[in-house]
Amino acid sequence: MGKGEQGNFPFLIQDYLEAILENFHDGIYITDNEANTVYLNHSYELISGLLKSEMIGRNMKDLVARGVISRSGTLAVLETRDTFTAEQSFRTGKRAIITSTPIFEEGNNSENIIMVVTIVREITEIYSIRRELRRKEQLNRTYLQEVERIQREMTGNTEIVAVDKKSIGLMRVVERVSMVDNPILLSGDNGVGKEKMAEFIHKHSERSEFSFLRINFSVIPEAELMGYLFGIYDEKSGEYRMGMLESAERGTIYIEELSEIPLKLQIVLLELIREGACVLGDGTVRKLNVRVIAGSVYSLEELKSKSIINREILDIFSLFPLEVVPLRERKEDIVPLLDFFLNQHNKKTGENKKFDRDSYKILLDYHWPGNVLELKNLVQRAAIISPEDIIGPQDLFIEENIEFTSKRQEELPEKYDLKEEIARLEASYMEKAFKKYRNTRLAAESLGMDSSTFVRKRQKYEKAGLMKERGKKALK
Ligand SMILES: Nc1ncnc2c1ncn2[C@@H]1O[C@H](COP(=O)(O)OP(=O)(O)OP(=O)(O)O)[C@@H](O)[C@H]1O
Repeated sequence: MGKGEQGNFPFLIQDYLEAILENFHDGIYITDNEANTVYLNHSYELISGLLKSEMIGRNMKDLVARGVISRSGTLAVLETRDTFTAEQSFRTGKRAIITSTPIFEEGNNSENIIMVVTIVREITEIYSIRRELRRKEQLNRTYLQEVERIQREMTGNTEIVAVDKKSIGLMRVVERVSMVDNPILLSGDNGVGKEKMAEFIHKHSERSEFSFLRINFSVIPEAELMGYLFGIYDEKSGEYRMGMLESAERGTIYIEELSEIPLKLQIVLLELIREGACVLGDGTVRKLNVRVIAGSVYSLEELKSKSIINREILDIFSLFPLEVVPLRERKEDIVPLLDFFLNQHNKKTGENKKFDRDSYKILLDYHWPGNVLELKNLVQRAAIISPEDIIGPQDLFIEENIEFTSKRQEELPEKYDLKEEIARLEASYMEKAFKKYRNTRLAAESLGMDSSTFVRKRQKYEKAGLMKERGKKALK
């Protein structure tokens, strides 16, 4: 619109052009045909963090060389003489789509560029929406997996066996603490059932519809810890990997061993439990609604005396410290647990295996250093190995265990070759497995070994006199 076409307006638009540009929501950046900055508006200042006063007159080549601007649309236009569009990020952390356009000298078919105008449209918000969308998609996937897990569990038996007086007493307390939302410490030896209790508490709490997730700090490398817990955004792939704590939102996290929480995370955990929020390294605050249950092989008193865990954390856990006692101290659980795991096996395989009287007796007398976990493994192994429906002492492989573990408990002799004892035990398991299956692959499989390891070890044990020589034929 030329000056003459102004119509009835009482002013000339051209006189107010700068005010109009200043009020544009998009950033505007104009250079002359040699890339010297001649104008930038207020929006550009806000998006880029660069001030008009320091930019006017400065040359784009110089700005790029000094790293003030990462990528110049202006220079691209001056080189190609064509419009240029690209995504750009600024030191303010904002992102934008920039479109640089050459303006040619007035007059027919002029090829002289007189200026380059760059329009900067901020997309930080779109970017964060895109990020949020990815996060939500990931969350959905996690929920789906959790639903599948629950469905899987519902088809198997996930209940807890508690027949001994000590177990019943513990279960009474556990049922009550399920209803409150406090942090809980479960102490007890390896394999006693701490995690099982934690899961029970979760399933019987108001959080049961959400996830129950376990964290084992000893297996997460320190450098990956924050990303693992709070999520990580991979700039390169544009993928967002959700943090474990986000995945447990509204659910429960179970810390497998409280004494293994790295020092630098203890304050974060404290904030999480106390405030339901954590301040991350970059200053951002994450609100998180999770219940924390922790397991430990140490009692609360032992943890306190060790001084490796922040005292305030221990004070919080000291409201509900629960002890899961070793299996040998709740003998009346042993037979029900044996039956429970054997039933699970029978349901799965359609078999009808049963322990005979002698087996029950041996297993009742055994002192179960590996607790319920050891019992569960033993049942599974015996059920697979026994050729008949009745499982007898010969299928238990426990004499060696008793011999081995009772030796362990005695005063150690001056010279005690632990390696040899372990080799002897392994050789005897392998021998029995082979006797049953008469097939290296099946025997190896039943012991959780691969065939080549089985063969290699058998040759070694035969040489060492720990296994009977079978000759080459049998080794096939
Ligand atoms: N009372 C129980 N009834 C049924 N199954 C149980 C019971 N206690 C433990 N189990 C089962 O025994 C196995 C070991 O239990 P769990 O993993 O809970 O022990 P843990 O004390 O957490 O062990 P760790 O300290 O080694 O992590 C699991 O498969 C669990 O499901």
